[in-house]
Amino acid sequence: MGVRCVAIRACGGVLQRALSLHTAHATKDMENLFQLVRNIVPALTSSKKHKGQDGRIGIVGGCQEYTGAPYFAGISALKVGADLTHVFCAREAAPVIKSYSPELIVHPVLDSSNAVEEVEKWLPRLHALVVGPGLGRDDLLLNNVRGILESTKARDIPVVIDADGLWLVAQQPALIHGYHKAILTPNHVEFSRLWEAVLSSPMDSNDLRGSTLKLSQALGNITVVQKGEQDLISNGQQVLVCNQEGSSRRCGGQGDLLSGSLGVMVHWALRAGPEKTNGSSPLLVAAWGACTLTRECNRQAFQKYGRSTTTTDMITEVGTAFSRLFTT
Ligand SMILES: NC(=O)C1=CN([C@@H]2O[C@H](COP(=O)(O)OP(=O)(O)OC[C@H]3O[C@@H](n4cnc5c(N)ncnc54)[C@H](OP(=O)(O)O)[C@@H]3O)[C@@H](O)[C@H]2O)[C@@H](O)CC1
Ligand SMILES: Nc1ncnc2c1ncn2[C@@H]1O[C@H](COP(=O)(O)OP(=O)(O)OP(=O)(O)O)[C@@H](O)[C@H]1O
Ligand SMILES: [Mg+2]
Repeated sequence: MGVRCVAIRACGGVLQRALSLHTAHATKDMENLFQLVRNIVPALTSSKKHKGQDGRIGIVGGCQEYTGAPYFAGISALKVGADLTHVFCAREAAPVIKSYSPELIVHPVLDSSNAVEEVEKWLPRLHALVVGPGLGRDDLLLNNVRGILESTKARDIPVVIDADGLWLVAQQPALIHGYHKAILTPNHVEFSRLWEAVLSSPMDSNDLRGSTLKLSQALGNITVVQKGEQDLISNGQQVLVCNQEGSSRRCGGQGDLLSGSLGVMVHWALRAGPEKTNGSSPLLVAAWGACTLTRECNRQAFQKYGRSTTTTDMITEVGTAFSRLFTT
């Protein structure tokens, strides 16, 4: 049984009944989704686990201007439950990122002439790649990332593309078209940019669900997560909605928390296999889980810190938010 997004088609006197039916369906779908995410989370009960098994995640990003974003993505992946995180960044960003945390493994290779080969050395050991947080838009870096993406696809490794990685995809959609293990996580501006690049027309902002579905289809049914007041997640066949309560605090970096979390969850979902996701797309389940978690971190942090909430405060909440949502 797959999870659906229920559409309402009703008018006049039947509207009320249809709405309660819709609410009942929506609640059931939501319960199903929570259960599917719980199904993919690896148990921590076995004593036979070895380091790396629950996730070796690569983050491709970090340049002179942006060092926070790859840090947020990398540390979020670890806090969600990955065992190791490798950050591949530009040379001058590396000491800065290392200084934020001893837990990240940092490779200062992204602006070198052999960047692709340097990352390729690690690719066979990585379970998923998150491409874009704090990458910037320098042509040299983007060209290297193009090569890294080609190599990632050739090895069938799942890839989450965010931020400036989406800028690159908007320049060259063929790079990712039809790659069934790709998930794009655009914010509102990034979504519009992708839409215009791929569909060559202005998007209909009155139908965000339909737009998410269409963009996914136009990109060869890859998974698209349009972030916003509600997160809309589609693989071109169905649309899931995540409207977990968050807050009005919109500090920068929340998208990085989401993309890092998703890097781990996509690995877990693919490893769990279709039985655990009950026939639903593992990528959709992972994306819904990561969106729900990010919004819950935002809600919990906001309850404590209100206006002064920052992404660091949200990351502190990952453990309790995760337990509250996904630990039975
Ligand atoms: N601490 C760090 O290191 C962080 C680094 N980061 C890194 O920064 C890089 C650039 O990423 P980015 O998201 O700032 O992209 P970009 O296309 O320049 O858009 C900026 C402009 O778009 C607009 N806008 C945005 N959202 C909107 C919305 N929902 N609805 C409407 N408008 C919206 C808004 O425009 P304004 O309101 O100012 O006119 C905004 O100023 C990338 O590498 C990323 O990873 C971040 O991860 C944060 C933490
Ligand atoms: N209006 C909103 N109301 C509630 N939650 C929101 C809203 N807009 C975004 N979010 C949530 O914030 C998280 C990050 O989305 P956002 O649009 O801020 O990403 P972003 O712009 O890429 O962030 P970043 O600053 O990291 O680049 C998502 O989980 C999304 O659900
Ligand atoms: Mg972003």
